[in-house]
Amino acid sequence: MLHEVSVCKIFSFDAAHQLIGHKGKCANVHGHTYRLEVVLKGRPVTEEGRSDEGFVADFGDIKALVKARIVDKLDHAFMAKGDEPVLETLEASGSKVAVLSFRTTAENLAGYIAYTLKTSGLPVYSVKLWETPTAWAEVLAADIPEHGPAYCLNGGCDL
Ligand SMILES: Nc1nc2c(c(=O)[nH]1)N=C([C@H](O)[C@H](O)COP(=O)(O)OP(=O)(O)OP(=O)(O)O)CN2
Ligand SMILES: [Zn+2]
Repeated sequence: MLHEVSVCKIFSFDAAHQLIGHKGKCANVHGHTYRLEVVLKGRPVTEEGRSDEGFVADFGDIKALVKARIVDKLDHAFMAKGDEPVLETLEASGSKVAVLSFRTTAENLAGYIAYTLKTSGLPVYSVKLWETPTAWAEVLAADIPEHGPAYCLNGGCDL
């Protein structure tokens, strides 16, 4: 069996953010229940008798890695670019924050997640991030520059 197969693992996390400068309601501090769809693509393992025989990647291993690298960091956090006035108060009060150094749009977050997972060794094909039940952004791993999204070059992304 030499053909490539796509597999997908779906996650959910709750997070708050604030789009400073947004013309509408997203300029306020607000939150979303994000739905994250991680798609991997590859050839299923062919060696007989292995635990992962027939798998592109074990769903359990995907879950553990995405949880450790993404979900545990962002779930119930305030996702900050770093220039939000509320950030200092949140940090001082011990509230969970994830300072990402980029504007926390669905587009940027999807790119950040795709690049983080790709550099963690997963054969990522795409990452789709639903910000609301009616709005998502998707990044194909093949479209990410070698050194990551532009905002990562400025020391952002804490990779
Ligand atoms: N291209 C983008 N546009 C917007 C983003 C984004 O990340 N990328 N983000 C926001 C806000 O953060 C927030 O998600 C509001 O989005 P919106 O779809 O307007 O939310 P609603 O609650 O109004 O959704 P409905 O399902 O239409 O009620 C804004 N834009
Ligand atoms: Zn929002």
